Amino acid sequence: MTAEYPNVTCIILDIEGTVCPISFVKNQLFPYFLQQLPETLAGVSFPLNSASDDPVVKILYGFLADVRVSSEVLEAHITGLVSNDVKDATLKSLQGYVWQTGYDNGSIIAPLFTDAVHAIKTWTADKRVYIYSSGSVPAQKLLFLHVAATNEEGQEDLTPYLSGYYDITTSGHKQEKSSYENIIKHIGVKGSNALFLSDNVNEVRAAIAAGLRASIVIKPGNYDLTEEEKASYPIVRDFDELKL
Ligand SMILES: CSCCC(=O)C(=O)COP(=O)(O)O
Ligand SMILES: [Mg+2]
Repeated sequence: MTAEYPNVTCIILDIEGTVCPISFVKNQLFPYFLQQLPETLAGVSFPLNSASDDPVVKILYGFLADVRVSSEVLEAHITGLVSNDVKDATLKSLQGYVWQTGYDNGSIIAPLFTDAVHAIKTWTADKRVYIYSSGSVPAQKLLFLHVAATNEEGQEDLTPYLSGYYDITTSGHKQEKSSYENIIKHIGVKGSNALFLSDNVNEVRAAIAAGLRASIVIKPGNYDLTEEEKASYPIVRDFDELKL
């Protein structure tokens, strides 16, 4: 099925597997976080002080009491969450905090798909583009602030093109219909005028159930879809194919 969306006024984009390769997240972002984790926890005293102003302590308080008893127990818990790609709000907040240093010192630059960068710039001439990712809103902003330039050395800032950011704390988990209802209500748009793009079929299904238009994005390195899934939903391989 090709994808034509003449009435769409806003586009809501997933990140991993949609605007950037899964390998960037799995082979760069997550390893950077795990590498910095022991040092991040080493700066914290256990038991945690609930009155602390330390930004790391404030985030760590989001974990359940039985895993924040010591640096060792907490590190093992967090490592397990990352290994299993658990979309845990406290983990996502901590990852955003740790990635900030990597983006600031140039260790991390986000390699967005060239067609995604082009599309975001083109669409925003007359439409609004939003992000909805399991990564925290601060982590999303960092990523779009530090995008690898597509036709020259260095990096560029795509945040001026984006109208808003949503994550699991603002809107709910990505496989739930209610999350998409929350987002379109917040944007102030009818579902039929909003297009959600994601590599994850369960997210696309939830968005359609909420009344949005939605397409599955197929990019190199994404997880395979079944033939039935490919036949059941609109597919986008190149953002320039989309008729908006
Ligand atoms: C700033 S996104 C970092 C990647 C991440 O943590 C993640 O969970 C990606 O999930 P998505 O919903 O974008 O597939
Ligand atoms: Mg994704």
